[in-house]
Amino acid sequence: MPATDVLPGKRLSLADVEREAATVLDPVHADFFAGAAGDESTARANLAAFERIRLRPRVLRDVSARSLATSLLGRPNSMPVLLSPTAFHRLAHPAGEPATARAAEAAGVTMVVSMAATTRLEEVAAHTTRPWLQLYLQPDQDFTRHLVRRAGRAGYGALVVTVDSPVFGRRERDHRNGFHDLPGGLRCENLVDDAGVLRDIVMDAGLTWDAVARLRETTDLPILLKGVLHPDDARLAVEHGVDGLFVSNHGGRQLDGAIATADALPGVAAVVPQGFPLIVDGGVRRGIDVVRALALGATAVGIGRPVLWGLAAAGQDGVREVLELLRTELDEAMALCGARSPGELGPDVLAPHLSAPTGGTA
Ligand SMILES: Cc1cc2nc3c(=O)[nH]c(=O)nc-3n(C[C@H](O)[C@H](O)[C@H](O)COP(=O)(O)O)c2cc1C
Ligand SMILES: CCCCCCC(=O)C(=O)O
Repeated sequence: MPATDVLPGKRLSLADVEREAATVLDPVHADFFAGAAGDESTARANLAAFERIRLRPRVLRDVSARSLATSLLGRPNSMPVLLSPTAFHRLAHPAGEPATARAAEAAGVTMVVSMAATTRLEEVAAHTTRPWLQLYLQPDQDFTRHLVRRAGRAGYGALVVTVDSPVFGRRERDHRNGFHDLPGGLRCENLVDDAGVLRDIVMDAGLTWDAVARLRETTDLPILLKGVLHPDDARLAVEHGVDGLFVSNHGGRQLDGAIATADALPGVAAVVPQGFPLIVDGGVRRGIDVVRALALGATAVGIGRPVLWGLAAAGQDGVREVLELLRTELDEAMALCGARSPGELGPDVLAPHLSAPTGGTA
């Protein structure tokens, strides 16, 4: 057996970090992070769908020199993994979003900052060179425009518009726990308007593609839509000049019963142009999940809950640890599949019945 640096008690996987986080988090907050909508069947399906995909590795391909480096919207990233937006990082750790941003920066990956961050977006951007900002488009279009302007001024590289939330998912754990408000001192800092008034984030059930068209006219920043699962919506997004998509079901927190993201990905990949940025999130927990996602047509994956586990367990170092665990696993998995770079992973490494995109209703 090769020598390892594995020490007793050392965290070896994201599951270990999850267990560690559970020992330090307030159980109500742990439920908010872990929870999903309804019976939480989609959250489970995300994990199961990745696990179901069998790989068919290639051999004797000289994989002695490997690189995980990739590019997202023209910016180099050290690996095809990014931090999906998650709310309330100061609930996981007092150092909050700035700690997450520093870990993302040290790891060389993009952080998508949630509109519901507990730190002002300008302060988060001071800690990372690759921030993107997630937005829920607000019925008050002036306020959305105000946030977009702030993002541009603060150096954000893209806007990630979440479109899977015409209403807020019903998360029963939070209802049972009576978790409706942030504890003292914490608030959604980006929702404080110029007059110093704290607004609510409104889930706007009235949104249509017109809102995407309007946003497109408002800003030169790249726009990605987050929460697209249907190939027809992917086609519409491309027609509306969108620059990329997150194939996402919000970690199962919105529509319980929604298709698992690994199952939705091939259908979306089949209808977007070659090279169109396609990020998949939901249930990515292992380096082999990244391999599976890339082989199914993703450009990169996003991780949500694992970042919060890392943050809760050990602040900035914990987030870094999550990213480095994934990096190590991905590097090994790529080598074992016979690939030297993310670009070499294609349908070829999937077991035959999964290699052809199904195309959904396309
Ligand atoms: C606690 C929590 C908060 C989240 N907050 C946001 C958010 O503010 N905006 C958003 O678009 N998605 C949000 N998401 C969804 C994530 O961006 C992502 O889609 C999901 O977590 C991916 O699944 P995973 O947790 O299995 O990796 C949140 C998810 C969790 C678990
Ligand atoms: C009213 C606060 C909205 C926070 C949204 C966070 C989120 O998307 C989640 O899944 O939770």
